[in-house]
Amino acid sequence: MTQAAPLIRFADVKKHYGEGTARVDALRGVSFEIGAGEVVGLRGPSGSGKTTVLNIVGCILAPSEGELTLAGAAVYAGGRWLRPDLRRLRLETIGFIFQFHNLLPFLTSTDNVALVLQLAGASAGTARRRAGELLDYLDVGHRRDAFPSQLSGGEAQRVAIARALANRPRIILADEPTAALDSQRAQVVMDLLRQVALEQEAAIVVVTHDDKIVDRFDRVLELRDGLLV
Ligand SMILES: Nc1ncnc2c1ncn2[C@@H]1O[C@H](COP(=O)(O)OP(=O)(O)OP(=O)(O)O)[C@@H](O)[C@H]1O
Repeated sequence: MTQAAPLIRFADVKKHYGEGTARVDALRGVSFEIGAGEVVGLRGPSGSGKTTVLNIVGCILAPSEGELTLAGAAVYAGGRWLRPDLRRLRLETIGFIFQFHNLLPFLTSTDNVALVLQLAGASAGTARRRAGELLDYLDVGHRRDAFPSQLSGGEAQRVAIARALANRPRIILADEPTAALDSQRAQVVMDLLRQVALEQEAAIVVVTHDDKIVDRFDRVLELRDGLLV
């Protein structure tokens, strides 16, 4: 499935937190490429660096050394960010899905999804229309006017996925997206991610400990102590 230009490229990325005796080397030289249409798992014991990888790909955290390239454009190299507006880059290029779906409690399903579209510049009408389509696509259209506290775990996760897909990101980062779901709902989420990878030619990275979905990836990257094994 991998095309010529990878969507995500990590080149010898190192990351440490703290200095001196408090220094923790979270990533000690990690390189990988992920192409359009790929669904890749990221596994490893607690503390091995998975969240650090996800946060660097998501441009939330700067590497200490090494290079990050997203969709063919150098994003971090030579010790600095090369894109002036990381917030816009995140909004336009990257969709995040978290275990605890982080929906805003005071907004309905529709408004949770429409918000990210409006932040990216869509009018309120366009945003709500596209939000409705996405909720239908994820089979939670009937819950469009519900607030997060009124949704089941599986429904909330699908609304969160709708939100992550709203701006048609080429890169989707998911942190334990199925951990809170039963086996059947976990498979539905993986089916959806696969469908999005194919339809949107997206690269999808899923941090997971979940044995229910381990056979659903094209590849699994395994981290140990800040290195890929
Ligand atoms: N902000 C921080 N300050 C200091 N150390 C940190 C910080 N964030 C992470 N670390 C350390 O960096 C290492 C890698 O952490 P990271 O969160 O990336 O691991 P992980 O594989 O995601 O773990 P888990 O599965 O428990 O979430 C760990 O030793 C962790 O304690």
